[in-house]
Amino acid sequence: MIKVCNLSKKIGDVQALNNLSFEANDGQITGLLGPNGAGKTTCLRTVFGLLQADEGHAEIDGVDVAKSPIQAKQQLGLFPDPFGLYERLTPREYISYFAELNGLSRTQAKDATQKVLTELHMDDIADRRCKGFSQGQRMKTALAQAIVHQPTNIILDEPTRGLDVMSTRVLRDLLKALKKQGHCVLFSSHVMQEVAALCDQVIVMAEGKVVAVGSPDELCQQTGKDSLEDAFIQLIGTDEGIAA
Ligand SMILES: Nc1ncnc2c1ncn2[C@@H]1O[C@H](COP(=O)(O)OP(=O)(O)OP(=O)(O)O)[C@@H](O)[C@H]1O
Repeated sequence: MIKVCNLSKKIGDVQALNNLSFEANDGQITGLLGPNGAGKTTCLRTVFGLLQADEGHAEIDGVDVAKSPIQAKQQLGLFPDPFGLYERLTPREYISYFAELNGLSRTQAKDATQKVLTELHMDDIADRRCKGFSQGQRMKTALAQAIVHQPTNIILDEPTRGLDVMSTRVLRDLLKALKKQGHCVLFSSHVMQEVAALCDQVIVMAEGKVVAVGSPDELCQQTGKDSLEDAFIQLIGTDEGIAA
């Protein structure tokens, strides 16, 4: 479970987060939906401990990220930018390297890597260097790295950005599988279709604040609109920075 409590963060002159609070539960996919500049990336970076909040705090399974970062991050996987893989490594090498960084012994890392390679149907590419990989192959490698140590919680910042339709579908299926296994999945997006298709709970953000919370259907009901896109525009008051 990921809990964000009254987070505020000023970057330069911009109030990127403004008293932001929400919870993302286990066994659910939670979407952070907001226009460009709403504060989604700043929020996720703060939850991961890469940025320090001015006020408020974030908890992973009840552990304060700022106070006990190592303990908190043991139960957290971060889906990195799939375009920044170490190209000289094979997926097997890359994934087991991160497994060891996350505290697994060499033998545990080797076994955990084989397990995740099988789960994500990557055995055919497991021992090829990442250089030259397709977007989908990169994305699977990046996701495998994020989940190899079996964290309860997984954070993804705009995971489908730059992916083609097939890779997007693969990623969606993977996220649904993680949810089914009881993981807490939190991702940011400004792609309406993706959020409507995947999320149990949507946190609508604008200007660093929560504007509304609910399932896609509940947000439609709250606003009296037929589609999430119309509901969102009503809540935000503009359609700037939103992708259908
Ligand atoms: N390093 C930085 N320097 C200056 N301003 C920043 C920096 N990082 C974030 N900001 C500002 O903080 C606000 C929130 O940015 P953030 O990247 O969190 O938004 P976002 O919701 O992820 O946007 P997008 O959908 O465009 O990626 C924006 O106004 C942004 O310009």
